[in-house]
Amino acid sequence: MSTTPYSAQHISSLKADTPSFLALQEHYAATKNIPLRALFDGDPDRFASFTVEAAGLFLDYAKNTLTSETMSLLFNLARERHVEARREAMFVGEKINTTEHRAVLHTALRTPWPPSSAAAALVVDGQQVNADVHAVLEQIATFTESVRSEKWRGYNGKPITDIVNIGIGGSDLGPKMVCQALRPFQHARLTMHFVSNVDGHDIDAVLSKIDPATTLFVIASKTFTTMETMMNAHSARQWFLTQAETATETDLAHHFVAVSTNTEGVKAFGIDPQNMFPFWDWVGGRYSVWSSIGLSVALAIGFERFSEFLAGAHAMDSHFRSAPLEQNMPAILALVGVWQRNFCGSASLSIAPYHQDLGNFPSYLQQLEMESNGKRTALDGSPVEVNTCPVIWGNVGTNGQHAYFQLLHQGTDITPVDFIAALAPEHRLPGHQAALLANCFAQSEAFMRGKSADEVRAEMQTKGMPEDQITALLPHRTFPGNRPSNTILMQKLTPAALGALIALYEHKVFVQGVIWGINSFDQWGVELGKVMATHILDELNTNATCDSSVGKHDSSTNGLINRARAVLMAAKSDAA
Ligand SMILES: O=P(O)(O)OC[C@H]1O[C@H](O)[C@H](O)[C@@H](O)[C@@H]1O
Repeated sequence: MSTTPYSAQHISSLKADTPSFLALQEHYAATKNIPLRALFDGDPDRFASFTVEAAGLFLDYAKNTLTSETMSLLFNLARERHVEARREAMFVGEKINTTEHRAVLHTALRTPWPPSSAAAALVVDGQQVNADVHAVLEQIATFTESVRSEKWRGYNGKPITDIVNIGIGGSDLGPKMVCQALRPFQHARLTMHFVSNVDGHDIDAVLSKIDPATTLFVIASKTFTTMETMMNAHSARQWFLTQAETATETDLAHHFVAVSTNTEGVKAFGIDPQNMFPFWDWVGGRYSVWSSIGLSVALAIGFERFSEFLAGAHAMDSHFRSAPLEQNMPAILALVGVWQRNFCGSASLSIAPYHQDLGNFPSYLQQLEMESNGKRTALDGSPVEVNTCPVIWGNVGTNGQHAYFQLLHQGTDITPVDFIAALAPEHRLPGHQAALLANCFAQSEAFMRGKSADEVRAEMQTKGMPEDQITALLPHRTFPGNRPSNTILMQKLTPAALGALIALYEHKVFVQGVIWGINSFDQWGVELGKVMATHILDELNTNATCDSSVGKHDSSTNGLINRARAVLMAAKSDAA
């Protein structure tokens, strides 16, 4: 086992008394009153100094309250936390996910085949990683091509028209977000549906609009044990057998395929392993859209486009792995985030894609960032001593402007924003794109500049407003400004650009996890509620009298269970 300073067992939390942290704190205290406007006024080259380009993406981080000294102190911090060594440890397949004893190799899912040299080929625990990845990609290519070309047909000979991806968490958010984002590239005959929630209303809404004879269900679950997915998959199976005229159990093979690491589970469900697309335990759920979990994406956009998506991510991987920190886009995005979170005190980060097709990107990032870095224990088991992941939230622009941007402009918290936009649209409607981009750029400028009391007063005076009204309205119409943002631009939202964008955030999350000293690749925090739900489910389903069967909870949980059980039991006896 490695005993280098970056081996996980020796990694404690980032501490507030380390020299680089103290230097940044002092720097913050000395510079916090310098307005962003002044930083721009004092440096005509600010845009050139605080922008970086990589893998077809352009990042402008000039509208953050930072200077080149801030960045240099942040790079010191990154080096003190061994970001470069840890980065290499991830790429070469060291078991950096120490609590689950696993390597973290989503980057291998997008490595071009064949590897550039024998030395570049990855072997982990005896597994030829690149060769296995390639074999599954071939399987995906063959299958998706046969569905798209109508070779693969339903049990009574009709071509597939609807794909229903049943999965949750990483087995849903990735494929759903990517299919929506790449909507213009989608096969005209295929309609994509996503079912995730254990709430029956979710699957009910989808089943009510599809024909079993022309539907393909993709059951996507890394573990093939997740309660929501298993329940939805069984309901879909039952629905198929009752709704598809003349269909028998053997016909299920035309309509159900599985994506999983659990062959036994897939077999037990009744899916032939021939119709299973495997992946491996070194792919984390929230990093899995590049694996066979992306099957729905490949069905929608075709294997060639799916390969472009992988290639875009690989371009970002190559940049991240080799560029010095000072020119490294994911490292910079991460460090700006650390500055906002740990020094400027921001508790949340708002994601504002100015692209309708990126509507699911904020929810995708919620899992990627918050499930990865929402942790309070360092790799060595000690408590984390600084704040970790901020709350991630957001919605598409311009819609957000007419809802919560009020708070972003004038609320009591300062919330940084990541603006994301494509310069050229896929549509040909005149006027819309310029209007969209104008709003995007105006918002970041408004956050940065604000509007001073003097400017507001002068404007109202020009309009001839009486002095007493001006005095009354002045504080309400003043904008403090000094509100930070990043802007990420791409030429067009192509498969490659989207691949690079997702990989950018994956590596940002990685760098932040390394700096904070946490394991970004486990998720123990989701276990407790899951286990408790299985106990309560048993209690809701029993006939025993309320008080005796559900007496082990607090009075609130007990009361809620009793109220629900009365309704569930009544519904059961009505149905009997
Ligand atoms: O793919 P599955 O095994 O069904 O897991 C689905 C999801 O459920 C879990 O609760 C994890 O928190 C997620 O990281 C995972 O993506």
